[in-house]
Amino acid sequence: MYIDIRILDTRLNDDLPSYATPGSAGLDLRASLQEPLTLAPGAPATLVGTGIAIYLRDPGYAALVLPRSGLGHKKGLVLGNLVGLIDSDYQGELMVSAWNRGHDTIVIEPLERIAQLVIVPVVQARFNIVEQFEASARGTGGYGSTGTR
Ligand SMILES: O=c1ccn([C@H]2C[C@H](O)[C@@H](COP(=O)(O)OP(=O)(O)OP(=O)(O)O)O2)c(=O)[nH]1
Ligand SMILES: [Mg+2]
Repeated sequence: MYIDIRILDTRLNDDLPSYATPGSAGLDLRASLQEPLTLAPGAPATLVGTGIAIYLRDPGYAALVLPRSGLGHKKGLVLGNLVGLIDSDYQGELMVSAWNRGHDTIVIEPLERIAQLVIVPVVQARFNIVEQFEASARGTGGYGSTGTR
């Protein structure tokens, strides 16, 4: 599929988000910074621009901003909102809430790939109000009701 994109940071003209391998699900997002950004451990998250804006247009799609597993697992660079949800009608700059959940200072360099964007299909539901649900195998069981083995 094709998505409209605006390049807000001209340094990204030849460096648009791309799939690293044919099977990649995520498009890496770069930090549109003018200078390195230092994130102290446990400090409140900092909003970092990505230098691009996308317009999905079709309400049957959304995009998710997710941590990169290497940075998240090894350095503790994750997202202040845990997961970012990009609505199909959002036209502003894609932002990354950068949060250092680790114990060491993290320095994000300009144009470093800090997070990834995954385009996903979405179903917009409507509600059908009922008094009782038709019985299901699970019923109201949850929170470990099926055991662990
Ligand atoms: O990590 C993120 C999360 C959100 N957004 C943008 C796109 C999204 O469509 C918009 C609104 O996000 P969301 O609906 O999650 O936030 P909200 O707090 O509900 O704001 P709003 O009232 O604007 O919907 O902010 C980002 O750029 N990055
Ligand atoms: Mg919202």
